[in-house]
Amino acid sequence: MSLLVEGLFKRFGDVPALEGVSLAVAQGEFVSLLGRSGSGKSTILRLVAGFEAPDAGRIAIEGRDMAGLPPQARPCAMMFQSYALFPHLSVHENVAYGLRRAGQYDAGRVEELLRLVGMAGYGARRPAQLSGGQQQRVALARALARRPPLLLLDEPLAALDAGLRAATGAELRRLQRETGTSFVLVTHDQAEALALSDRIVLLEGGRIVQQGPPAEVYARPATRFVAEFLGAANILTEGGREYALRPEDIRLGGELPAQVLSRQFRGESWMLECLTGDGRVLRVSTPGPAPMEGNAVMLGWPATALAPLS
Ligand SMILES: Nc1ncnc2c1ncn2[C@@H]1O[C@H](COP(=O)(O)OP(=O)(O)OP(=O)(O)O)[C@@H](O)[C@H]1O
Repeated sequence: MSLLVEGLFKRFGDVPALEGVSLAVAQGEFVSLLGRSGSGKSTILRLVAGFEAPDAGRIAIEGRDMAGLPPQARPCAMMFQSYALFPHLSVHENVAYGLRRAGQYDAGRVEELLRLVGMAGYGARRPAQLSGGQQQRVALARALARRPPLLLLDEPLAALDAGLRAATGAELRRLQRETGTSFVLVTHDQAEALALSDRIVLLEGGRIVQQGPPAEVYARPATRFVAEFLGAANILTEGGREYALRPEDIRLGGELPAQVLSRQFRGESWMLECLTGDGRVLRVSTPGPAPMEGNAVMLGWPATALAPLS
């Protein structure tokens, strides 16, 4: 096991940031911590990295208890949202920094890392001469330099625009596979977490509300919070129970009459808001052609599309 976290509690003054978080990350696994702002994601990373001490609980990396160990003594690296490259050092020297400090400098290793992140040939540049995405990749090379078995990434893609985010995300995933490093990535972007991770961990108010492989959690959200957070789920109440129903699981051409209230073009699909005959508003995703606002439609869904919520 690369990382084992048990019963982690942390307060900041009156604010409970973590209220009993337990989590395991296998070797070579890519896990995303997902949740709203303030749910405790970054606090978990900071405790694992050793920048703060937990009030209670245990953290072990590769089977070793981390209690009392300073950040530099822990077998993990952390990559922050602001990639914080040294502005006065070249790209090569930025990547070499940790290796030099550890007395492990090797120019060939630095060049290999720059190749790995697609930055071969940029070694002599200063950070200011790079785009945001390129700086990001240099920061990643720097974090991987000492071959940490565990890499902690706090919103590493947040500063990038949509196109670059997707491309860099795919690169992260490739790098993670190639190096066999365990990744724990913090994000509040559900699409990113679903696309990149082996497993997602959903946090709400300092507690884990659900975890599992992305497709499983998406298809079977345990709570209303998870259903709404992972996509624009409809919540239906039938026979006193609540169910989540994904917009893409509703088809046009069923038995329930409805009227289109609004439609939005999403590129690969349309999102409709429909008012049903029994007074519910349902979100419906359709590849198109989409009916016009005001049109009458018939809606339907298979019974298996209803995911019961607890
Ligand atoms: N150093 C601190 N001092 C006081 N309160 C803090 C401190 N760090 C975090 N908190 C509080 O602890 C809670 C969890 O914060 P945390 O940064 O872990 O959330 P997060 O899920 O990472 O949010 P974000 O997505 O905004 O980074 C929040 O209520 C936050 O205000």
